[in-house]
Order: sequence, then structure tokens, then C-alpha cells
Amino acid sequence: MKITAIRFAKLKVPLVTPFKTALREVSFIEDLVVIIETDKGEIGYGAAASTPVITGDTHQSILSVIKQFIAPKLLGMEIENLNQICQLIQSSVVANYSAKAALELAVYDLWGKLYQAPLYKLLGGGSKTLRTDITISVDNIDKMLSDCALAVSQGFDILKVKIGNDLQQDIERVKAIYQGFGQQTQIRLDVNQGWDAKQTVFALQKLESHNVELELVEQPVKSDDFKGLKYITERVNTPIMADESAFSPKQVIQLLEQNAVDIINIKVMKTGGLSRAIEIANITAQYQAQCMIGCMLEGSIAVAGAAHLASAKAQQISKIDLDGPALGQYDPVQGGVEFNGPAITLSDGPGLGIKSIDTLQPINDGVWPL
Ligand SMILES: C[C@H](N)C(=O)N[C@H](CCC(=O)O)C(=O)O
Ligand SMILES: [Mg+2]
Repeated sequence: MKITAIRFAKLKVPLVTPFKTALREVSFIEDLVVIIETDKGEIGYGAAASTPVITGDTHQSILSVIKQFIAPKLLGMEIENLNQICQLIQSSVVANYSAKAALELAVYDLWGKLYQAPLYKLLGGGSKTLRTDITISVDNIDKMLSDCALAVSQGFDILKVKIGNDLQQDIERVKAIYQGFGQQTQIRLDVNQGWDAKQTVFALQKLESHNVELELVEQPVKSDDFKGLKYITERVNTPIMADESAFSPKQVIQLLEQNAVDIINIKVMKTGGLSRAIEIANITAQYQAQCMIGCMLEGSIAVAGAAHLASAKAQQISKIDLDGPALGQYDPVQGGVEFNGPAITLSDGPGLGIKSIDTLQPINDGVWPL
């Protein structure tokens, strides 16, 4: 099965409630969809989110880097040579991880179609069902409490609470949420780089002294502040997780060698797809560190790839933050992974299992080669 062409489209889904973090605020999931065509008539789906404040990638940059640097190398490649294709994708250009992720996802989808098996089975097998947390956007306390109440009524039992835009308010937000929901739910915090190391130690010691028990705190400080992460990890009991600090296998080795964090958050938009996400999961196993599989604010095509990986690598990936599709008002993708509140159900269709996608907007001149 040979690659013959690549097409591009956009997919836009309105959110139930605006998504607000210390880094950005958005009201839609917007994915660039990559469709790889083959000589056997099979097509593979991949997608990338634009998260410029985290990855530096925009839809425009993703599109042009694929057309200019990566796609020319893929034409005519045999899908059975999966590792060789992934190596080509990874080495064709530095960084640009979201572009690489979209392409790798489509190639892995085709690999499953070639062998007529769902991806999680080809990756080693695992459970068809997973459970995700849900993100509570940073906002005033009343809005955050009502978002928590809605999430709990929908069956979520792990809340990923976004904070990081005001230290004192953040402490009050977390105390109020813990008081209201700490008995029924596990609470994880994501600061999205909003504090510095000393502020983090101050806030977490304060929360610990109020008996607030947190499952973990994600990326409290700037992404390049490995020393700050280590400073925090040495001084608090709450487990610390790297997100924006952990893109590459090398960064993960550095973080774990330095005992800078307890947990690694793997996201395909940071690793450049599944091949390096698998590498990172294997590295964390060597260090007996836990990992989470996470997502950007992205729809169910890309998150499906992460879900298949989470199933197959369940021994390493003990925490799941794959709530992107659940934050949208609807899921335009049929036949792939099903996202229903906290429940994620993998399909046994080949590859990612996607049958069709509604409301795809083709991009003008969005075919390569033209
Ligand atoms: C959507 C997911 N639960 C999440 O919170 N991801 C963020 C980044 C998302 C974005 O800004 O698109 C994270 O873990 O930092
Ligand atoms: Mg995060």
C-alpha cells in the first residue's frame, strides 16, 4: 500500500464553555485534518491542533511545513515500512511537532488498515475502555464551582483544575474546589507555567497545611525551568508533573535523571506523533516514573491515536487526560473512538476506526501534490 497524495481540511467544533488557561482562552476546537491517500484506495486520517503558546505551531505553519518539507519525502512510501516512514517524518525538519503528529497519526491509521486490525491491538493490545478526567477552566470561583458540579453530574471523578493567573486567587480557588468536591473526586492542578518555583512551594505548602490533598500539580513553572521543578519537587509532598517541559525523549531523560519531576505528561502534539510517544513511555518505565497521556484542546481524530496508545501502554500510562472531544458541543467523527463523558471506548475497526467525518472544510489548494 503506497502513499499517493495528501489532502488537507479544517474541522471546527464549538466548545460547551470557553477553555481558559494561564496561557490562552479559546471557544472552539480547531484542527487541521490530514488525509493520506494510497494506491489501494484506503485513506488514513490524522489531525493537528494549533497551540502556538505551547508548541509554536499554527495551522498555517503546519500546512506549509508538511507541503514544503515532509510530504515530498513520503510520496511512494510503502505503509508496511512504518518505522522508516516515521524516521523520515521526524528527520525532515526540526521541531514542528504538530505537523509531524498529524502525519504520523494518518500513517499509523493506514498501518492498521493494511493489517485490518485496530491500532491498540497492533501496538500490543489492551482494554477497549478507558476513563478520562475533565478540565475545569480557570475563572472566578463561582463559575469554577458550577463547572465542577456539572462535571460531577456527568460522571467525571477526576477534575483537572486550571489555575496560574493569580497566586492568592489560585489558592482560594483550590481550597473552595477541594472543600466542595474533594470527597467525591480526585483533584489535579494544571498551572500552565503561571507560577515561579518559590511561589509554587509557598502555595503547595499552604494547601498541604489546610489538608488539601492533590493528586498532582502539572507544570507550575516556565517550560525551561528544570532547576525550578527540582527545587519544588524536593520541598513538597504533592507529586509534580512535567508537561510543557517534556517534548522530547531527551528532555524526559534529563528531567528524570535530575529527579526534577515525579510524572511525565505525554502528548502526541509535543512528541511529533506516536513513535516518540511510545519511546517516552518506554523511557519512563526504565525510571519507574509514572506517566499521563494528555492532549491539547483537540478533537477526536488526534485524541483517538492517543487513546489507542494509552490502551496498549497501560502498564506505563496510569493517568489519562484525553478530554478534548468531551469539551466540544458534538463530535463530528463517526466510527472512531467514542467519547462519552468520562468513558472512552475504542473501536475495533481497523487503524483508528474512523468511518466518516462531518463538517470537514476542505482547504483551497489543499492537495499535495497539486
Ligand atoms: C485539553 C487538556 N485537558 C489540557 O488541559 N491540555 C492543556 C493544553 C491545552 C491547550 O492549551 O490547548 C495542558 O495540559 O496544558
Ligand atoms: Mg498541561
